[in-house]
Order: sequence, then C-alpha cells, then structure tokens
Amino acid sequence: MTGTLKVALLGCGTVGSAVLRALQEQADDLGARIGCPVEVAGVAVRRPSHHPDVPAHLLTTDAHGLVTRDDVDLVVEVIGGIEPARSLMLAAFAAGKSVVSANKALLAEDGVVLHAAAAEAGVDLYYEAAVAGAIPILRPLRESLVGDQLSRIVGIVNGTTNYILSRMAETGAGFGEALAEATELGYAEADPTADVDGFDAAAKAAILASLAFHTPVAAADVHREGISTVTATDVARAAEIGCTVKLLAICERVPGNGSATGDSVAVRVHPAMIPTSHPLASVGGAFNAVFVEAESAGQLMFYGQGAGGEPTASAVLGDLVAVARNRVTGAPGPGVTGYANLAVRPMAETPTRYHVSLDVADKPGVLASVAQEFAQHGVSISTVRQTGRGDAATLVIVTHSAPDAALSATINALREMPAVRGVTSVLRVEGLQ
Ligand SMILES: NC(=O)c1ccc[n+]([C@@H]2O[C@H](COP(=O)([O-])OP(=O)(O)OC[C@H]3O[C@@H](n4cnc5c(N)ncnc54)[C@H](O)[C@@H]3O)[C@@H](O)[C@H]2O)c1
Ligand SMILES: N[C@@H](CCO)C(=O)O
Ligand code: NA
Repeated sequence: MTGTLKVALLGCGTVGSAVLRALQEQADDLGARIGCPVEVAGVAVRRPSHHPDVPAHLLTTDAHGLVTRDDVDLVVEVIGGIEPARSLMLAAFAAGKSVVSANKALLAEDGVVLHAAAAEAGVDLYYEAAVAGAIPILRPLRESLVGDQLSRIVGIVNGTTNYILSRMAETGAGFGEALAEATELGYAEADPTADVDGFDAAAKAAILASLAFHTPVAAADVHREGISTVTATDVARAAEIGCTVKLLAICERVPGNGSATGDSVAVRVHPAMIPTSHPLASVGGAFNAVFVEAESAGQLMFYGQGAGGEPTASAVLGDLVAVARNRVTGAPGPGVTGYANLAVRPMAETPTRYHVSLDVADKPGVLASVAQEFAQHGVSISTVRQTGRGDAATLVIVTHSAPDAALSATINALREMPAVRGVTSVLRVEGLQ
C-alpha cells in the first residue's frame, strides 16, 4: 500500500453510482475511520458516454486492467451477474487485493471457490450488501453470533417482491403496475424475473444458510417459488383469516435425532400467509427483515432498507472500511468455514402447512369426500370453513403440518375430484397457531 488506499470500482449503476458519490463526498471521514486517506483509482463501466457525472480520467472499459493495476488496493464489485464478475474477483485475489461485493447471485453460486481463493491469497471477501441491503446481517452471522447455535432464519429478503405484495394488499394495485414502480425506484434487478420468480431471494437464502449453519449451501439447493402465481384471491383469503402474504426465505437446521444421517438443513423460498401479528407481517414496501432464532441468544430481528442505491451503498461502504482497516493492520478478517457440511434436506420431506380454497358443489357428502382425500394422504386438517351456498360454495381449509410432498399430492388429487369445481387458492402458512 502506498499510504493512500486506492479503490477500484467495477460497475456504476444504481449501487455503484451511490458508492462513488459517497467515496467522493465523504473521503475525509472515511479516511479518518480507516486510518489512511482513501481515493477512487478508477471506475470500470461498459459505456463511458453514459456516465457524464464521473470524472473522465477515472473511467475505463478495461475492468480487468483496473483490477490488476499495481496501485489498486481494494476492489468493489457492483456489476452483478456471474461473468465477468467471477473472473474479475478471482483476478483481484490473485493480485493480492481484497474484494467487497454486492453480488448475491455469484456468491450463492460460487461462494466456496471464491472464499477459498480469498483465503489462499490472504485477503478479504466481504459482501454485506448482497443480503438484505443496508441491514447488517452477514457480519452479525459471521462474527457476533458465531459462538451460538442457530436453528432457524426466516426473512423477507427481496424488496421488489415485498413492495409488489404490499401494494397489492394495501391499494389493490395490479402486479404489473407495482413491478413497474419497484423498477423505477431502483429496487428491481436488471432482469426483474430474478426478483419475481424468487431467484434473488433464493441466492440470499443460500448465503444466509451457509453462514448460519457453517455448511456450503448453493442457490441450486434452495427450493424456490416466486410470487407470479400469487393472485388477488390469495391476498383476499389471507386477509379473511387475519393473515398477510409475504415471500419468505426460510433456513432451518433439522435435528437428526440420533439418526445415521445426522442433522440436515432445509432452505426454501416461497410465498406464504403469515398472521398479521407476526413480526414480519408489518414489514412493508421495499423494507426487509430477518428473524433469527439461536439456542442461547433466543430470537433476534434485523430490520431496515433492503434495496435501493443509497441503502445498499451504506453496506458496501461499511465493508469497504472494515476491509481497508484490515489492510492497514496487515491481517485479513475472519474467514468463512463450511466445516459442518450438513446435508440439504429435499423440500418434499420438509414439513409445511397449507391454506387451500376450493369451489365445491354444495351437496351432502362433499365435505366428507374432501376430508377423506386429505386423510388418505396422511394430512391432518386444522380448520375448515364454508362460505357461500349452492353454486357459490367455497371451502377454506387450513392443514396441520405435513411433509410438503403429501400436501402437494393432496392438492393434485383434489383437482381431479368431480365435487371440486376448482382449487382457487393454495398457499403455505407460516407462524399460525
Ligand atoms: N439495486 C439494489 O437495490 C441492490 C441491492 C443489493 C445488492 N444489489 C446488487 O448490486 C449489484 C449491482 O446492482 P445495481 O442495481 O447497481 O445494477 P445496475 O444494473 O444498476 O448496475 C450495474 C452496472 O454494471 C455495468 N456493467 C455491466 N457489465 C460490466 C462490465 N463488464 N464492466 C463494467 N461495468 C459493467 C452496467 O452497465 C451497469 O451500469 C448486483 O449484484 C445486485 O444484485 C443491488
Ligand atoms: N432486487 C433486490 C435488490 C436488493 O438485493 C431486491 O429487490 O431486494
Ligand atoms: Na446486508
């Protein structure tokens, strides 16, 4: 290091431009907190003409050349996606530079390789912005809670889908209208299907589970369902039973109870009804929240802004200062271990609860035949409610917990029953007594 810490910024979009602004406007404060002056060495972009606000001498289209430049100490990757972000990070590590990233897609796909490369080079890889934006959750998992045994994490970790579901519930806005607003506000990914179809939340769930359970979990290990199938009927049915619909990321450690296979982890992302009294129910708009259950700490709730340029830049800058301090003291921060190496349990075996609405013929024996179908699949019913009469009769059923495969097989069987005119709403339920 030359005495001034030099930062290479890769990408200057929603997050990158907010990071650059803060680095320029708060350079003195950041330098004082780090213990040496900090400055931007260069900004890699695709099209320099699209960045008239960035000093021209900083702009380059040669990201690889910037990352490997001798005078660069630290790399901030906010390009997103898998390539070229992965190659650029690996090049940074090989050149002995620490990396701060916001890239959950890449960390969830290749976290093991990237961490190994950083460890081998003796440098840091921090990515607090990758999960739940501004909310400090990864460093608490890596450091503050590393002495505890974590059992469960339930989070609202995607701002775009939470914004859409909140708008649908509060204003009756249509799905497309709410998505357009979320994109305009800078919450959505470059390809918003990553948000809507749950890929973004699944990547974040994989990162959370990996850190919480000291086990490598990749995005492909996460059961994933998005919100594109959530209808106005689902939202209305949820309200009828005092619930709201949220896209949840759920990471659980499943006790092996002495079995030969031992403990395992189950990681899933799907929409679910939760009671309005649940702490996560009041998380509205693009806000995120992560609810952590640990053996000694008990229940912890982390809440704040999960998306948007400025809040995400806060997490990037926090990592930048932490990594820079390590650079000044000459020792990397704590690494990440996957020593527990627990198996990932398939969704089919994971216990869940369903809320089901059926349009049925209002005739003697129909309720009994529907109940029989649940019983045949080993699914116990918690409550049944009938609304309407005659052709307009609807049965609303909430089950007890059962393996997810048994519940989905029951739904398939119900769809085939002559007495069932239509299965109008199926959603999992979490947190209901
Ligand atoms: N926007 C958010 O709220 C948010 C929150 C948390 C994390 N993130 C993550 O931060 C990262 C950036 O997100 P964003 O919202 O700023 O995206 P963005 O699309 O606004 O910005 C990415 C920028 O990188 C540029 N880019 C692409 N390829 C490049 C290359 N080879 N060299 C140089 N520049 C290149 C693009 O032109 C674009 O300007 C992503 O990993 C995203 O998942 C975003
Ligand atoms: N697209 C993401 C950005 C934050 O990671 C979201 O909506 O939550
Ligand atoms: Na965060």
